[in-house]
Amino acid sequence: MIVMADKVIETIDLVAGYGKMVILHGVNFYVLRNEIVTVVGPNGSGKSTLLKAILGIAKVISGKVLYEGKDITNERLDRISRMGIGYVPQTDNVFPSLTVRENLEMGAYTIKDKDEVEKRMEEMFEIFPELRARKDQLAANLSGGERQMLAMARALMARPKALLLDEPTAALSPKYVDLVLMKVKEIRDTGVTIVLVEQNAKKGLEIADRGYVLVTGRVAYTAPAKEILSHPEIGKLYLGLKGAGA
Ligand SMILES: Nc1ncnc2c1ncn2[C@@H]1O[C@H](COP(=O)(O)OP(=O)(O)OP(=O)(O)O)[C@@H](O)[C@H]1O
Repeated sequence: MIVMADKVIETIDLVAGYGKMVILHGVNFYVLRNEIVTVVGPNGSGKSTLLKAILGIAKVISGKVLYEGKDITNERLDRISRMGIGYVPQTDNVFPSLTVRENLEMGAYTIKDKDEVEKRMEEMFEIFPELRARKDQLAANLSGGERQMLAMARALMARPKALLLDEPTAALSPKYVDLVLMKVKEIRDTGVTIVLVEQNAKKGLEIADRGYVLVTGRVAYTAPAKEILSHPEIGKLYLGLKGAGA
């Protein structure tokens, strides 16, 4: 049997922004099932807006967002998440006044079966043993890296097919940057399709299959991640990389 690589999420000529302000100027993007696709580019180039436009948070002015071939353009966030797209925003992604356990329960609030919630929580503790050790602590008392892991675990409690991550390594110490990105790979290995927005272009692309370089709301370059990393000009021009393969 030939298994065709199918597009889980696709944007076609996507023009999107906030109110009258246009941020994305015709973005064509896709992620195949079980890929990690990393979106990089300078500050303000529209990386977060691309995620938000997919999720119905930023306004799509023209063009389309497809999920498993269905048109979800400007659909409501809660509907989109029920369809199977999980999202971890850059900030405010956990409830600080709730414990780790309670945060995870919140991620599965649509599941009424308590045993099922426990089962999923156990799966999360297997991927994130760091959280098991802190399950009764308040999220407010976690380190930045642990908080990002909790945010990812919370999103995964809903068993999304695709997970959109907005700069999960921002403001983390180097040790946690590597750990969080390793977890992203592990999550993909459980069968989840990943779209990763990363400031840390080199590390973000190193775990990716393909990458997109967004510049002023347009796709400046897209290629297998390895090619972007070794491109003689792209890295230097847009990503703060020192030279080919740096
Ligand atoms: N809610 C909003 N309302 C109005 N403008 C916004 C909003 N969110 C972002 N913008 C603007 O959209 C542009 C693109 O922002 P976006 O966050 O998508 O970029 P980014 O590539 O993710 O950048 P960064 O790496 O700095 O997060 C910026 O000029 C920003 O000021």
